[in-house]
Amino acid sequence: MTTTHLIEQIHKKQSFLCIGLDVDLNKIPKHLLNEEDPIFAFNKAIIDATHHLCVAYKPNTAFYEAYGIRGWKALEKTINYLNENNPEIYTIADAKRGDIDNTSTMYAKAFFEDLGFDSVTVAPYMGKDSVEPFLAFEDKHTILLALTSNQGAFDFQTKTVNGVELYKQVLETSKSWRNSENLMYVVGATKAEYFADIRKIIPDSFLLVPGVGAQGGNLQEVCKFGMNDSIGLLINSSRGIIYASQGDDFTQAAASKAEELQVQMKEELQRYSS
Ligand SMILES: O=C(O)c1cc(=O)[nH]c(=O)n1[C@@H]1O[C@H](COP(=O)(O)O)[C@@H](O)[C@H]1O
Repeated sequence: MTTTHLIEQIHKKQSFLCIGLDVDLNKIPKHLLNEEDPIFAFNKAIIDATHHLCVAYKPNTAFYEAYGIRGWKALEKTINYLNENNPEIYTIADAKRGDIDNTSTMYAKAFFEDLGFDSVTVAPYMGKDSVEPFLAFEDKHTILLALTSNQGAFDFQTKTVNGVELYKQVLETSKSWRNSENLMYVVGATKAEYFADIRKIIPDSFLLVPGVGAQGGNLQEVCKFGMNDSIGLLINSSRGIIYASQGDDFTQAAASKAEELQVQMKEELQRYSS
């Protein structure tokens, strides 16, 4: 999906919500465990109940890999279900990959060609030749980790090298990579005070912003400093939506949590368009 199409969907749905499909069999309603494929059954129910409120879904591959072959099959069924039934939805494989070039190419093929995701998250630590193989897929987006939501972000990302913070060097340097117009960046919602500086370096790029909900990030603060003329934000919540209830009402509870965020997003869109 192109960025133009994504922006159209944001305006149409008055939402820049991304729902994280981080499925943990210990947290889903017990009755689903009797299904042939409980992970897919859960995802299908969540997608059917929430797709009108969000523009993107982000399965984190860890939650599928943890269940071996049946997890990977459930991931494949989930992306196929989305692509067939909700082609207007933007899809993110949250896999945080990146390796030497020929290996990165195989990772890119796995998520873009075999599974058919619109984008994949990639770690920048191995540099240009580890990221460009993802960018070689010109009709896809590569979402580079810039400033992550966790405490460990301060271990390396905010450290200065030659007087400039490492995450700023990632942003600046990546702009010179081949097909860099297809880059998006991960910036944690818990780091709202950094968004103004980040926007000085990458004013136009889309940011994937996890960390509202369970991690305590603030949506309004992120919008204040992170929104640009094309909105430029995809704000993710996983646990806060999909585990809103573990009872029979789990789909209604998830939809109601998603709607709470969508209503706040609509207010922000109106505020910044006026
Ligand atoms: O790349 C990510 O999506 C990501 C980056 C980051 O800095 N922090 C972060 O929480 N994430 C992911 O975003 C999701 C957040 O989930 P919740 O905290 O449950 O909303 C998880 O899948 C994380 O792996």
